[in-house]
Amino acid sequence: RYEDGDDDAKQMLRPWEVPKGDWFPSDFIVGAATSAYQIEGGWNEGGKGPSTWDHFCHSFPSLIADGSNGDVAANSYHMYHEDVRLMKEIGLDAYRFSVSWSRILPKGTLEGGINQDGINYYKKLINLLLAEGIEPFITIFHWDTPQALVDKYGGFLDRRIVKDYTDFAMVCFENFGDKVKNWLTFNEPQTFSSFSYGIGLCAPGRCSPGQKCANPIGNSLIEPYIVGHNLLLAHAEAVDLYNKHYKDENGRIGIAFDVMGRVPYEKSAFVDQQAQERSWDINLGWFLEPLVRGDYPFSMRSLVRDRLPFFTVEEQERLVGSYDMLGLNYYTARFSKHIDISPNYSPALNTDDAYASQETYGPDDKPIGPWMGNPWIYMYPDGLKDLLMIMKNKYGNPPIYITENGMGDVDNGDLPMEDALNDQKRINYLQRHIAVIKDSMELGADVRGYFAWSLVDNFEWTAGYTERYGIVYVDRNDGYKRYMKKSAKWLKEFNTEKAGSA
Ligand SMILES: OC[C@@H]1[C@@H](O)[C@H](O)[C@@H](O)c2nnnn21
Repeated sequence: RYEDGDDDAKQMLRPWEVPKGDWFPSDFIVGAATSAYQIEGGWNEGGKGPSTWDHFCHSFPSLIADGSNGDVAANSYHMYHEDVRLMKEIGLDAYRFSVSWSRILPKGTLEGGINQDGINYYKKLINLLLAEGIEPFITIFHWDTPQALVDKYGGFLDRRIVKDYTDFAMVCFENFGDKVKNWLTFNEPQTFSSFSYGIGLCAPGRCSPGQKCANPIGNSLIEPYIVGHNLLLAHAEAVDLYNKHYKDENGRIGIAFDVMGRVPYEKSAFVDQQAQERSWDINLGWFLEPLVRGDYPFSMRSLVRDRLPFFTVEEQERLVGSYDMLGLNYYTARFSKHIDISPNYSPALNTDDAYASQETYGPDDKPIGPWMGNPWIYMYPDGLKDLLMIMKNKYGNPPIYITENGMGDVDNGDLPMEDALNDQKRINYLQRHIAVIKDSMELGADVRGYFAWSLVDNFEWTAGYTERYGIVYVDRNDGYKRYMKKSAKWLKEFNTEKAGSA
């Protein structure tokens, strides 16, 4: 089998293929992205209430690769000044970060009280960003549901989350909306629904009895669809509120989707081409089609059937068009391989409903692209172009931001810092994806910006700190000091070229 694709992964672009900043319009946004639970720390400081991730890591340390948690994370709660200084040095135009719901509303509800210290933390960060000419992009929800709401009514499993989420969004709009003009309601609804309530890898870690997860008391074939439905209703409510009371001529709101490239396993096999379509539907269409046409993809309706909730006409009217722009988080791709509907096969997880297995290796036993070293990322930039063409040709060519793109270096305490700083693989990875974005824009895709994941090495969910995604290194053994990696230095060059462009 294909072992370590290190050489291929390090296969540099030829000099004339390396993207230059001035290939892009001067108003093309280049930024970096993070999320609250992964970088802030201060898990119980300044009045913050526990999130479902605090609870998950403290309760199930054995489910995190290194038994770690986000108690301190990258210590950005205390070091955000340093973060902003680095963004300035790298020449970033924007910074995408999320707001910790339970830092703002410790009990999860408005009635439970607003934590002014939490509001003040984000106001200081926002003011510092603007003072440095860096545009804040806020993700309102990046998986860290307040534990109080999970305890009270099961979090996103219950329709009551729609009101509580909309209240949280209102507090954010009310306090930050005068200065923050770019909003994303949710990060990766598909990953959140499937990983938290399907395979149960992510907090609160629910899955069907018999499956292996923290809380095998759920239903991996039903709960992801309930959660996804409530999330869509909450999205629509928050966008409606924003449009009615907070949006000005510069304000824009959208949502960030996780998307994977999909390639038919057997290129010429029409059943695998159909499997590719079903895979795009269950990955992207599941949450995008309700926003474009008011219902789930036909392939999901016909396969998931009575396990897929329905929208009322009013809900559909509120959902359709509930975005000014969309975020795409792109990392890798898979081969889609047809599975026949037959008595011998019954889906165990919601993602099985597409009747398409997601293969890393093709029929020639070669991977879909060079392995980048961490468990799931094989580099396939063309998958991003395919998706950008789908957005253009099938979904009305909305303004798009690549809201995440990056790769992780595995570090089980055995990655020397100098090796981590010399991240040639990451440079190669970022360059190839940025080059493909340029190609896609020339083919008519309306891409407005690109955010590298991530600004700094941070808490990588169940991988803990064993995967470093940052363009900036964090030395957790020495005061969480930050050091620009080679990739940050290349991005700085790239941004300098862009700044100079006409
Ligand atoms: O795994 C790396 C990153 C996570 O750290 C982000 O939180 C998440 O939005 C994501 N989606 N795809 N890849 N990622």
